[in-house]
Amino acid sequence: MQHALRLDGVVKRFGAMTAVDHLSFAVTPGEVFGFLGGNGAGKTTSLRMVLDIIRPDAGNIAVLGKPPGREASGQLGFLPEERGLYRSMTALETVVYFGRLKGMSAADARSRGRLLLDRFGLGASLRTGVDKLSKGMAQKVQLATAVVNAPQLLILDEPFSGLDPVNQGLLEEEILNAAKDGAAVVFSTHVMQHAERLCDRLLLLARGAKRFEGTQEQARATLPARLEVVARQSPATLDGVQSASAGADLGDGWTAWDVRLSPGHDPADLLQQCTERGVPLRRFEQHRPGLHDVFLHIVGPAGAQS
Ligand SMILES: Nc1ncnc2c1ncn2[C@@H]1O[C@H](COP(=O)(O)OP(=O)(O)OP(=O)(O)O)[C@@H](O)[C@H]1O
Repeated sequence: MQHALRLDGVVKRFGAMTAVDHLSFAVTPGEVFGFLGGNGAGKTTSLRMVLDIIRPDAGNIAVLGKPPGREASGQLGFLPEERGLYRSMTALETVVYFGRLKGMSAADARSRGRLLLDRFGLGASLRTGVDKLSKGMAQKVQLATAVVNAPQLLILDEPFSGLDPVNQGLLEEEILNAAKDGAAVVFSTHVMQHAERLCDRLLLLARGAKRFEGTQEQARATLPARLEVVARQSPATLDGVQSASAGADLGDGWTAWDVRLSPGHDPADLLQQCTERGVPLRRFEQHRPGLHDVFLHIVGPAGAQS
């Protein structure tokens, strides 16, 4: 399958600073791809190269099989990190204007614009000047401009910032709808909960370099497993246990243990050992790490800050 977006060994330097460091990844149609990293990790710089706003110093970028630039722009949708609209236009005029830029007919852009603004709860504000809209409303107009052409590749830079929870939910729905319709969606964020709910695959960037790429399950598997075990004896001597620290004394000889397995060891093997050795258990519960834990494990607090 042809990739909707492909970067190969992309480098971008600003003076002595390498903002993007030999970055390679590919996104397929229908996929929601999380582009994650802390402040200053290089997310915006990477996306700007994809959009041909700036040029890489080395490496290659293919956008819908073409070099970044005008050729692919009709099938591309983009929500930039810095929001900004022409303040003298109305909400609908704005969306129509962007649709026309993408090569749509005025009639198509208008009907699609109405539909989108209606869906975003702005049906009553079609003719309101953008300068009279609240920040969040203006942001939804901008989202409509990004998807007006039903793009095959939708790129959203920090799309959730500035939106209230209801509108964050609306945006999540829009992202999933676009992917269901076959678009590849790439969104950058440093908020892991959004990534957790949306991403088929994700990439973790730190100081311009890729630190991880894969599914959420693969990301979680980079962390050693952690379990809560209620037993009468310490699980520390079982194979694969890296540490077992005693928690609450639950009476009658039972103790809650916080158990960490050595990397690569599976909780199922530990459970089997307990059964084979006749170790009585009252609870055996795996702690499912969040992407936030994964992020800190792979990137570290220092990397997150850059
Ligand atoms: N035009 C520029 N000139 C010089 N340095 C730049 C320029 N643009 C970005 N940088 C630097 O490149 C690095 C990466 O910045 P970038 O904006 O890509 O990060 P980011 O991951 O999008 O961060 P954030 O989440 O804070 O927006 C930063 O150290 C930034 O200061």
